[in-house]
Amino acid sequence: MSSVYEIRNVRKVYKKGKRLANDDISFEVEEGEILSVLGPNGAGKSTLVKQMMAHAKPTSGSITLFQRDVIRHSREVARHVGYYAQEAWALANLTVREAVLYTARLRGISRQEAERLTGIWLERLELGSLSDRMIKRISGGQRRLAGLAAVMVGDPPVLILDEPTNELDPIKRRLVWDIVHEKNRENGTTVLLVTHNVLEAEQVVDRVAIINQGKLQVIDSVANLKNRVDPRLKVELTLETGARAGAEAILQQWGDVQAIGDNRLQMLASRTEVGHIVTQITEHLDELACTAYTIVPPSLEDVYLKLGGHVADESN
Ligand SMILES: Nc1ncnc2c1ncn2[C@@H]1O[C@H](COP(=O)(O)OP(=O)(O)OP(=O)(O)O)[C@@H](O)[C@H]1O
Repeated sequence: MSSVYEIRNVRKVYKKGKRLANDDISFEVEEGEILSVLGPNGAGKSTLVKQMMAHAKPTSGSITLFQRDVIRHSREVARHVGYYAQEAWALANLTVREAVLYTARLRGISRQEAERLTGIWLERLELGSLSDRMIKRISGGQRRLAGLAAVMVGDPPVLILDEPTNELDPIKRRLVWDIVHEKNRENGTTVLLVTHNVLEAEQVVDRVAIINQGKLQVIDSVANLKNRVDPRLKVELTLETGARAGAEAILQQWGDVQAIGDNRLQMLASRTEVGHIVTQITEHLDELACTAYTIVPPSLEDVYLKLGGHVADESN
């Protein structure tokens, strides 16, 4: 598999405040993958993607897109990469339709085709009834969807999406993930996704990079990261109020028990142990005062919390 982006020893020091936002970051984005960049607030994620878009210049190090330096070929970056930024949007004074249409034209698409594609994307993102409203006069979530329509129009081969589902309701979030997944699987679109929404991201991502305090902590496939953290399954039990201490004493006979809430306990078990533990639980439901139990595999959120999810130290 060939690389789309190559990031080499990138360091970014913001002159104002002398803040080291990225510290010697190196990795590659492979063609056709969905790579998620995770990390706490202030970790340096947006700074990194701004540099990948040539909107900010690395203090040292280099970034190439299709083997070309992004700073020297910034126009090509704008043409090949659909960038969805977190900040308020430069197209605020345009209507929703104009914003999508003009973006398509900027990508070199003919007038007639741009109009056709604009219609398709407005419908896909359920913006048809808002198409003649100015971007600055629609809701925050609607603005995000309009921004996504502009990013998607013309199917750029690379997408960089910085928190694409912020402010969206659950149904719209689902719609956005479905579109990202579809573009990746059907068109082979390469996607770099910055998000805090770890549980939702897990549905679509192939690899994960965790950044904290400007440093790349780890980059690997979701499966490898889960194995690295703790491959055991969790058996989570919900108990009647006040039953936790009694249940804990019983469960300790069969393995390690941890409290995860006032009336909730969990046991960690290997795939070979879990059958025995579940059999014991089902045979002792009344004694345990257990109202429900589930078996939960390790999640990307577990990985994130273990490997990088702590709060960035702002004192550096
Ligand atoms: N324009 C700027 N000038 C000075 N410092 C900045 C600037 N932009 C970001 N920073 C600082 O650089 C560090 C990294 O910020 P960045 O926005 O890249 O983090 P992030 O991981 O995207 O955070 P969030 O998840 O909150 O969006 C932070 O300490 C931030 O305060």
